[in-house]
Amino acid sequence: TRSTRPQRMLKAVQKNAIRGNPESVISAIDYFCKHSEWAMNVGDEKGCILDSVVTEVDPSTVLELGTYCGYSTVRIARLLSPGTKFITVEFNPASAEVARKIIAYAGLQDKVTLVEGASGDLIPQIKKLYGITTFDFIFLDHWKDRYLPDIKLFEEYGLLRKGSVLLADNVICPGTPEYLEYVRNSPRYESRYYPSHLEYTKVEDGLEKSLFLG
Ligand SMILES: Cc1ncnc2c1ncn2[C@@H]1O[C@H](/C=C/CNC(=O)c2cc(-c3ccc(F)cc3)cc(O)c2O)C[C@H]1O
Ligand SMILES: [Mg+2]
Repeated sequence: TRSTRPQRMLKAVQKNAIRGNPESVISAIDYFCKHSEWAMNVGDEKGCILDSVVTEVDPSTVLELGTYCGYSTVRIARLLSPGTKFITVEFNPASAEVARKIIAYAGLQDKVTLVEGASGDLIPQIKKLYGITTFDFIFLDHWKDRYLPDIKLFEEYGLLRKGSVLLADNVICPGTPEYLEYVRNSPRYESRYYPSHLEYTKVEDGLEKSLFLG
């Protein structure tokens, strides 16, 4: 049967990247998406903003929602200090399988715990399952209508602390209007928009960074 786009992306990584070299894995995926097939990775332009926020926060605990093929997982994991706890959540088994291989190809498998499942099921169990009390940094890049319910779960289960940083992809395209309205109007967050473009295109998009105030 025909391969899937994630499988073709993995092949491109295995063909064009250097094993154990995260930068080459990132470049190979960006090249594939620019010259072969568009895919919904955060991409190089928004990826640089992601890099700068991760570097600024220098988190000890990280959560990513929506692993997909592991592109942003590799971008984040390559910047983390040793001993950082990094959990990424993906509910599509085929995507998770490709992501595991791409993360391993980059040599970052020991820095990442990839959990297969739906974020709404996992978030209430994170403390019990992974011994994490709060997250310093959260990257939201899963179904756009899940951003708001999941941030409310973070609050309900006490997974945020004063200073926790949430970074949300696609707040313009495809758009996450309810989430934006919430973080921009809630007195518990200080939000800032980072203008950019939809990955590999000239279409407007951007990232919203929200600081939890406690
Ligand atoms: C609730 C939940 N739990 C765990 N994993 C979840 C989940 N919801 C999605 N996921 C997983 O994340 C991935 C999905 C992410 C959703 N991202 C998107 O739908 C998405 C879509 C576009 C886009 C923009 C313009 C266009 F014309 C077309 C597409 C761009 C992006 O950067 C995106 O992240 C894969 C999925 O299995
Ligand atoms: Mg995205």
